[in-house]
Amino acid sequence: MTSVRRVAVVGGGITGLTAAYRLRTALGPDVDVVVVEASDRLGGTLRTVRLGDGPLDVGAEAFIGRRPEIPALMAELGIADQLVHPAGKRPLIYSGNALHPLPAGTLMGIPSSASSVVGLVDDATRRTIEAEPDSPLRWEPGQDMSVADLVGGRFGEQVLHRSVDPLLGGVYSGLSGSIGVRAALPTLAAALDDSATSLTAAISAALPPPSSGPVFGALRGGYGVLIEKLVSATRAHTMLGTSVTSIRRESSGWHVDPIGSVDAVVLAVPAPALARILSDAVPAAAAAAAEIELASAVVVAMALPHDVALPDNSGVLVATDAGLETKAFTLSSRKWTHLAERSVSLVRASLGRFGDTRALDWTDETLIDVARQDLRRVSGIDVDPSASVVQRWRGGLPQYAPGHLDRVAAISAAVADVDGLAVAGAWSQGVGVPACVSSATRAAAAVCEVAR
Ligand SMILES: Cc1c2[nH]c(c1CCC(=O)O)Cc1[nH]c(c(CCC(=O)O)c1C)Cc1[nH]c(c(CCC(=O)O)c1C)Cc1[nH]c(c(C)c1CCC(=O)O)C2
Repeated sequence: MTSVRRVAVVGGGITGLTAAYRLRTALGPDVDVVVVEASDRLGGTLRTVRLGDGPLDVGAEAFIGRRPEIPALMAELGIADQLVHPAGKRPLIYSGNALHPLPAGTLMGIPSSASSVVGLVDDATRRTIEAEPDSPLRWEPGQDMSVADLVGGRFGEQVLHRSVDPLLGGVYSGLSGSIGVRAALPTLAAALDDSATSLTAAISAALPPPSSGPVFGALRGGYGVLIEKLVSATRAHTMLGTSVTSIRRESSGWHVDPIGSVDAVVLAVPAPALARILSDAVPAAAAAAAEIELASAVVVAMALPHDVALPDNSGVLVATDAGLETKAFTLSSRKWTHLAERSVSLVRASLGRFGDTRALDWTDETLIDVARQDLRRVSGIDVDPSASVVQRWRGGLPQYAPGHLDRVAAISAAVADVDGLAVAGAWSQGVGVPACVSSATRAAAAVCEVAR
């Protein structure tokens, strides 16, 4: 490719918008950068609405603070002053009709000793965990299995329902049965490969040093500020409500159906869409992408009276055997100091885990009612929100299931040798916003490599 005139980015979420911005920066002002988005808005799973007297994120609301990508991108775009950090409060787990501190000394809720989960699980489970090092562990180096298959038999179902599932719900909207050890817990897979003699020993070896717990960052005005800045800095030609159905090679570049000829294309779409678009052009990548499944969720954001006596914690993760529809509450006004200053108390209830999409079909009225009743169950607080916003996320989060890394490797390998095509998204390097930005940066660089 000698002179690049037109490039397409398919998908207008944070991945696609970052890729478009990188392409603009690398290729200069004269190239036509086209962003094609199937829905009627940009931002994907980032969305900031007004609730009460100011902005609130109703999609992703934070990023892991120790990752550099988002602060670096904010600085590049001149919005470094938007960076905020949480108040440092701890989350809770709701289980057995009571609130418990989130267990310490666990890896994604998997305890390294029974003492971590005392109070959360019964005595029989405690004894099961204590006896675990005595039963031989069989693990072939390189193998993979679901977190439930590894942990359920050795530590018991209560550990899954009350500790592991709540945390996997709070990262992937997933469950221990839908998430694989190797992709989600790489340090645990490494300890097992390294012939740990028990799960207890493997978890102890895999735990991060205690001080490195995740500190989150966010934007004072919400992720919408980042999306707007990316859009204005990129000056792309944006096509909303347009579903790309396929791409096909042309003598130079690609034909992207339905937008026409381009010199290069970045596909920044969820895995099922990637599978459809690549089914003719790169069938091996399409086949691997088709195996990646998604979880759906609904966020009900509520404005409550300012003086409501919420627990003094960042949020509440709900055990899967607790009998609630809500999987997590984010007590936004407690979690973030910049939101504590508002005239209302902001709470987000999140419903829906992998395999359970019922909440998507409920009316707003029902969802708000369920969120309110569940909040009463966990906190005793029963108030009518003065305002609320319901956001449905159909297929919002990819499941890093057993074998996920092999599927990602297969997609990457199949696309690597194809000129002028790159892929990126939450399925590839991690579900967090920093990982999406990183995958977008890589994809844009891969396409520019060819453009030079
Ligand atoms: C994509 C993502 C999420 N959460 C996270 C990511 C990024 C992962 C990455 O970059 O690799 C990060 C996260 N979230 C949580 C943890 C574990 C924290 C710990 O061990 O202390 C981690 C590392 C728990 C949580 N995660 C959440 C809570 C509850 C609110 C709070 O206390 O902050 C907790 C304790 C909230 C959360 N957060 C998420 C969901 C789906 C939910 C459920 C509720 C909702 O949809 O809003 C998504």
